[in-house]
Amino acid sequence: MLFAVKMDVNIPNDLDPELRAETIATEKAYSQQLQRDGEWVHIWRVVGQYSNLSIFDVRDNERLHEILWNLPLFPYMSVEVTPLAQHPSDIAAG
Ligand SMILES: O=C(O)CC1=CCC(=O)O1
Repeated sequence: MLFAVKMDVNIPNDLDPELRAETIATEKAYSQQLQRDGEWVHIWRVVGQYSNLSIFDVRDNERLHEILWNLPLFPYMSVEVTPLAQHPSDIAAG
């Protein structure tokens, strides 16, 4: 199942700088492992925003929820999930 997910990050300015750096590094490792596993298919920076637009390919809604819930930055994010279906005009879909 394919989903587009927009993540808007809002880390409080008063968060301890070491915790901030550690959380961002853990987030990167977590994301890159899921990319290697094939579940996090794309991640794009949204120009001019501390946001990303990502594509996930996961077995079901519960798996996507688990992935998002466990994001190290989840407490500092707002997340918008859009389920995707094939478009009839997509030439790649045949
Ligand atoms: O910087 C972001 O957009 C938040 C984020 C998600 C995965 C990652 O590595 O950073």
